Amino acid sequence: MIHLDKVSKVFHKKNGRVVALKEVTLHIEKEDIFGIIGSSGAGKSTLIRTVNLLERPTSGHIFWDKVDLATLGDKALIQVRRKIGMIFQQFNLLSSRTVYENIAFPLELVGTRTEVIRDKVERLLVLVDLLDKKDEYPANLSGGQKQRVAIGRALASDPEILLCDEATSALDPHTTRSILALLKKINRELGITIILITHEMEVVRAICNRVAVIAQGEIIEQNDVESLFLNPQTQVTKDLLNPSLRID
Ligand SMILES: Nc1ncnc2c1ncn2[C@@H]1O[C@H](COP(=O)(O)OP(=O)(O)OP(=O)(O)O)[C@@H](O)[C@H]1O
Repeated sequence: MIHLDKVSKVFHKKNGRVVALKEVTLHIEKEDIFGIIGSSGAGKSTLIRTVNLLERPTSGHIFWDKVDLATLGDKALIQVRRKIGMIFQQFNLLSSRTVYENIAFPLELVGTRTEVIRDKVERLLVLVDLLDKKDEYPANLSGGQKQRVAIGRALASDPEILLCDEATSALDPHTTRSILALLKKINRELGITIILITHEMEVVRAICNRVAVIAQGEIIEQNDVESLFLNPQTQVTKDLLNPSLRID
């Protein structure tokens, strides 16, 4: 479905250049829950942002069902982006809008009729289990509830792919479990392909079927999740599997 072919990204800074991605090649099948794991600075955010071209690669290609996204004009790219939802660690909700209004926002932007918006938002509120909070403002919600709003808003455009940028990293373990369960339900019931980045193996173990390990901008290992856990090939992966807070 999504194929990244030798994607590289170089940032130019005043004091030099940073190679954030080095010839990353990945293949993500429809309805995968594909995890990309790595430690801080490994290139995870840059990588996930190239999938919808929020970050343009310096070289390489991103294919969606054989269409090279980098060759699309602005109009076609907007259409493609509507099919790729995204959620973030910090939720990125609109603070002056209620839960209902946040979820309705992408539909309003494209001029959807009010009755259609009402039906759809009500359905999404049920899906993300927030019907009783629909008139609350984000400031009055817990982190988990905020992420549910963000998921509802991302689903409003009927995406085929959902990108999750450290979506549970700001949440406690119990809330993390409930958000991961919701993502799994969305994948199973709506057939949405999920690409998630994380620095936590437990997140990968909980919901992913495939995983790629990134270190210093390079994919150093990729496999189905069970095989990776049973037979890690690199020291980086072993360290991610056995995190230790010991200070020598
Ligand atoms: N806009 C930018 N300009 C310059 N350098 C950047 C930019 N964005 C990222 N980088 C650099 O690219 C490298 C990869 O960063 P990236 O944010 O993709 O890593 P990450 O794995 O998501 O890290 P973290 O988990 O800490 O968010 C880092 O060295 C970072 O400093």
